[in-house]
Amino acid sequence: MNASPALSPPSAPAGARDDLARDLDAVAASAVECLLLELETWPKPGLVSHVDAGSHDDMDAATFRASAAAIAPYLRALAEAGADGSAMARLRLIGIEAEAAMLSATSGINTHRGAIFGLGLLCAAAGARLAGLAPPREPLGTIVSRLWGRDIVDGPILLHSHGGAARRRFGAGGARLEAASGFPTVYGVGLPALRRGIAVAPGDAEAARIEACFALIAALEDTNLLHRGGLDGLSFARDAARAFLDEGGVRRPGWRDHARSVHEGFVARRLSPGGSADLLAMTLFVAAQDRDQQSGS
Ligand SMILES: CC(C)(COP(=O)(O)OP(=O)(O)OC[C@H]1O[C@@H](n2cnc3c(N)ncnc32)[C@H](O)[C@@H]1O)[C@@H](O)C(=O)NCCC(=O)NCCS
Ligand SMILES: Nc1ncnc2c1ncn2[C@@H]1O[C@H](COP(=O)(O)OP(=O)(O)OP(=O)(O)O)[C@@H](O)[C@H]1O
Repeated sequence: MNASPALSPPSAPAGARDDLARDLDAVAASAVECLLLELETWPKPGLVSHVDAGSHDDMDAATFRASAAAIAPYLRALAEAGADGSAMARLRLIGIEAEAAMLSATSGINTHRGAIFGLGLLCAAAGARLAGLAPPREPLGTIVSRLWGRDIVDGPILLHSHGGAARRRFGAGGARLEAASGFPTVYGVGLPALRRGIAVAPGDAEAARIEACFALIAALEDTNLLHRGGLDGLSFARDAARAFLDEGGVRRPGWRDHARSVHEGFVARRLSPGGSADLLAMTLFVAAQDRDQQSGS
């Protein structure tokens, strides 16, 4: 294992502990920033943004901002738990507390359950890597899978979640399988699409986020879509996103009008690809964290 200069057991010099603490602060701040960037992206099909509430009538951008602020300390705690070498049982406890803080900040509305889970695990992986518990160049998703993948799969299942019901009915792996397998959709779909978007629309960061969002919707088996629209809803959503990409995505002049019409089609059917929204935030997070790590900053 590579020992990093940030390695900081209790006996480490105070300066090294302070450095690690600052780095963990930065990890959590970056995660929250990615949640807010996801929100500030429009038009995302059926999803809540700073412009409208998409297919939702119980939450809007203000609900999401309140939720992001409430869960920030827990993302920091997850980064620290990762740096401490914590097992999945400890991460799960912090995640459950974060869900409670989210529900209290939103009067009981589920704004960020999937995001707490996925981004929380990636924050823990970033903490582990900063503390030298993982090689400096190991991608965050691989760290999650290696350190906690088995326990994620074997862990207790929520019986009363909508996603759980969709999973049982349709056999979808959902957020747990995505995390346990190292976030293949983030690394294999979201990141390449984000990079493609940056290349074809330099200077328009929102366009790159839209390209990534549509690519994720086209690829993901999203339990939110299954819950609200069944297999037909999932197919409709994936086909519409695929058609947008096949016609050139954000490279095509007038792409915003096309994206807006896809958004309206989702709203008319009350479809909301919340899993893809979560993975968009995670794509932005790993793009920032894996880059920072590799440039040594
Ligand atoms: C595993 C969780 C997400 C269970 O939720 P649920 O049964 O509803 O799972 P499900 O996979 O269907 O969806 C949860 C959310 O993930 C997102 N999502 C949906 N589909 C997918 C997908 N294919 N891939 C990734 N995320 C998805 C959506 O936002 C959805 O609302 C989680 O709430 C949980 O177990 N929490 C306990 C705390 C914990 O273990 N935390 C770990 C450290 S943070
Ligand atoms: N911008 C966004 N808009 C909508 N959902 C999002 C957004 N960002 C993330 N999500 C994810 O979507 C999930 C919420 O979706 P949704 O409200 O459709 O599900 P639900 O609360 O289980 O059921 P219901 O269909 O009754 O509302 C959250 O877990 C959250 O992580």
